[in-house]
Amino acid sequence: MGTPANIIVGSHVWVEDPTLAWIDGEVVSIKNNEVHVQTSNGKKVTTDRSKVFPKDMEAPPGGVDDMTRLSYLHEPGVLQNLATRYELNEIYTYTGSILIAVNPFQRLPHLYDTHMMEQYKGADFGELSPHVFAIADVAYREMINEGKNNSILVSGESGAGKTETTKMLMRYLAHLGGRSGVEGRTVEQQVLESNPVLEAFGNAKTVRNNNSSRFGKFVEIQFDKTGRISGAAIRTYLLERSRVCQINTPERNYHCFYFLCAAPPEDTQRYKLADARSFHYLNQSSCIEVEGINDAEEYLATRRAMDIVGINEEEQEAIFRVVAAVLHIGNINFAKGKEVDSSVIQDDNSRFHLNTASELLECDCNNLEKALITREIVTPEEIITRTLDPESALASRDALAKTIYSRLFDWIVEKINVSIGQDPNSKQLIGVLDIYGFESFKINSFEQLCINYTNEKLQQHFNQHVFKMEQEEYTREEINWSYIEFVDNQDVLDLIEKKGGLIALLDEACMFPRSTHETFAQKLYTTFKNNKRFVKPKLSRTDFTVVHYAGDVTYQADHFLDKNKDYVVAEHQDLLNASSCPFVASLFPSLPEESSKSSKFSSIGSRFKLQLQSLMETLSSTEPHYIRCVKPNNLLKPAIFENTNVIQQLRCGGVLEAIRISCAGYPTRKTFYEFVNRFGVLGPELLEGSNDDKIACQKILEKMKLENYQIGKTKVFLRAGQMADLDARRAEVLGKAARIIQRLMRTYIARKQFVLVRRSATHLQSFVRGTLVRNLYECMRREAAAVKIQKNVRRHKARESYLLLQAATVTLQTGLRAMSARKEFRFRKETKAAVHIQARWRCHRDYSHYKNMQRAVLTYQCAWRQRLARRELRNLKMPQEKLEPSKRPKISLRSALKS
Ligand SMILES: Nc1ncnc2c1ncn2[C@@H]1O[C@H](COP(=O)(O)OP(=O)(O)OP(=O)(O)O)[C@@H](O)[C@H]1O
Repeated sequence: MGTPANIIVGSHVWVEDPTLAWIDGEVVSIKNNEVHVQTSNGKKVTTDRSKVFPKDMEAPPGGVDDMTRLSYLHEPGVLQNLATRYELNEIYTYTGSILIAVNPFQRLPHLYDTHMMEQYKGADFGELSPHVFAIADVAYREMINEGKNNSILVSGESGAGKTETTKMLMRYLAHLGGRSGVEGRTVEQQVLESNPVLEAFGNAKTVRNNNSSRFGKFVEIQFDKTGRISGAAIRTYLLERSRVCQINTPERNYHCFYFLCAAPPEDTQRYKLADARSFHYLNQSSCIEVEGINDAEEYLATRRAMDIVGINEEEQEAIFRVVAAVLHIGNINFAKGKEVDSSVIQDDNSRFHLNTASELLECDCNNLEKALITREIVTPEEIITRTLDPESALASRDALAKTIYSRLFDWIVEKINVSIGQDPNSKQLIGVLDIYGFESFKINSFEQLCINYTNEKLQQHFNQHVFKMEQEEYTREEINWSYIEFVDNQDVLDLIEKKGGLIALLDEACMFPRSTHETFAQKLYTTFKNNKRFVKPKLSRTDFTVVHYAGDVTYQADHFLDKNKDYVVAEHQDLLNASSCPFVASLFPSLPEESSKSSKFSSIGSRFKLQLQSLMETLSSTEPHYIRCVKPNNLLKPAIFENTNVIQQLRCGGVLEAIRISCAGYPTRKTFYEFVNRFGVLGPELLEGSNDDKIACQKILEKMKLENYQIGKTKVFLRAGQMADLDARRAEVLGKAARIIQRLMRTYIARKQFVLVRRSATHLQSFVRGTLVRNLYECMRREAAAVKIQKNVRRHKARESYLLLQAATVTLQTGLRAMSARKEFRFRKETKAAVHIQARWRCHRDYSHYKNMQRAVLTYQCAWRQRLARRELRNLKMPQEKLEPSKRPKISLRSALKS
């Protein structure tokens, strides 16, 4: 894809990586054609120049809505854009008009609500973010405005989200073309409700998807003149019949079997059903329950949906009776019979299931048994009955189960179609195709060949459409496009479908009784030995490889013959046609006379080829829109984007082919404004004096001496590699400018740094000096203070010792003087004291004498006076004694003394 770009040392590029598919890095050296790249994960890679792709360093961080706007339209660019957007939960991206939908594996309800539908209603394509609604809206508008039929083709591998996308499309179309406020079963409701019914009978859990559609589907939604839905038709393709009888862990059989086993007891009892694990067709796999699917609830929901699509109660009853009968048939086992190559019903249990199956199918039990263990061979002379050995009887049993189930599925589809009804007056329709994507497994069988054949057909249609769209853009822009090459896959289609092709040879082998898969394979080897799309693998006798557009697929021819034969064993046909249940009988209508009693061969391959042809005719008459669903990982988990996985799907889905077609022409297209904006630096002088971007573009391109580019009406169209060329020159100019800016910047920074350092040094010096001087001054100050203190202390000490000495001297003098004074004073004092003592003693002696004299006088006076008193008393007493005693006055000595 693309031509080797102009890569120089320092270019940012993408190189291949075994784990990440692509990794970005920087070119460190280039020698001839060898490029050495330092990758972003630290590795050094050496690769060829042609395997290196330029990386757009100016890509928006959130990616671009439309990948045709990528400056470099190549595989790694596309991958990185999708991964970046997926990380931001932007699951939709355009590549031109193709929508790429990456499965989010998580519910994003805000993306699909009514508000969102309203926003997209009538909005211009590209105005809003990419969305399935935008695609449906474009289809609807084109249909209404231009009266064209439209189709939307949804493809992708199993689990990529096709069915979910289809449902969204149908919901949006029902929203646009629905009748508001209409009660009851409207056509759009029936169309929508057909999904759960078809899913119950045609979907199953597989390794790759818990709700995998095992059939292809094309829904035609018809609209009346006013744009309202007026009818619909559903066409289904190639239901996987083998699943009814054979499944492996961790897969499941069709959902309806499990739904029915989990039905309310009254229903299960009516159909004599037990736990799903007791049925051979279900218990071959250990997976019975699926996370997120409640079988009991789904049973009721399926019944409700059946009501809405118009399957009445009686028909529902019959449908589930047939489903239950298939389960019982699967439990019929056989043992060897008495005769050679014969078989009998193995045991009572098998007989119980045989009886129950015949009861449910309302057919004769003995005839059922006979149909399983015998075959009638019609010869011109007679009808010969042949017995079957147990192994053949089992094969017969499984063939019966598969036939019943596939007829039932077809009946349901037909019933839905009849019930919804077709509008004979409708001239406008939108078809939605939900079909299996390209498959390549370890073991690929007939189904994979049919699926891949379908994809080849669709791929051709897609390529032609993309090619047409490209041409239209060139025409619109009025540019010359005559030399664009277009890769066609017609040769693969010829190999498969042409007269004498794979399908024709298979039919031939099926019709020839002695053919085996080995003879069939040998026939293929000889017929296609020179076909470059056909390869015979070494050491293989039955495998063959087809070189498909999406890669080589090796098919194992082992079961091709059996799988291609689409006939109902005559005994089975007769048995069920004779059923007393009208529903069962209607599944096996009577065959025309000549084909009865013979197992007429009809080829599934050829029938499928015709179906496809009819589908392609329908699609060719419509305006197609493409949605490519991508499964980002095989873990079915959100937020995991596996590059290699996605690249493979983009390859298979033709997205890369579409890009390749683009690259074959002019992969890079930029509006004049964008171009001038990006490459104006290549000639700034050219932009002066003119405001016309177109002229500026022309001048720039001329200056750059590019060739083969085209200037359209609004855009510049560049050939692959030219963008990288221009970018490299732009990088050179920008590099030079960057170097000048860097130089000036470095000078400025260095100068600024120097001035800063110098100023800092001065500051530091002044600070240090100041500190030193301050320290010195402090020392001096302290020294002076010390001297002063010393002086004062010394003076203080000297004074103290002087005072002490002085005091001692005075004390000594005082003492001495006192001593001499005392000596002198003592002599005088002693004389004076003797006189004094003498005086005192004499005074005392005289005073004592006086006192004694005074006391003697008093004593004498007292004694005297007492004598006088007594005498007087005696004188007084004598007159009183003459008085009466009572009148006598009391006279004491005291009073006498007183008186
Ligand atoms: N837009 C979506 N939003 C949320 N989940 C989605 C979306 N698309 C797909 N899924 C999830 O992925 C699962 C698989 O999707 P879907 O059944 O549509 O795949 P498919 O391509 O139809 O597979 P198959 O071919 O096997 O039928 C869904 O069951 C759902 O869980």
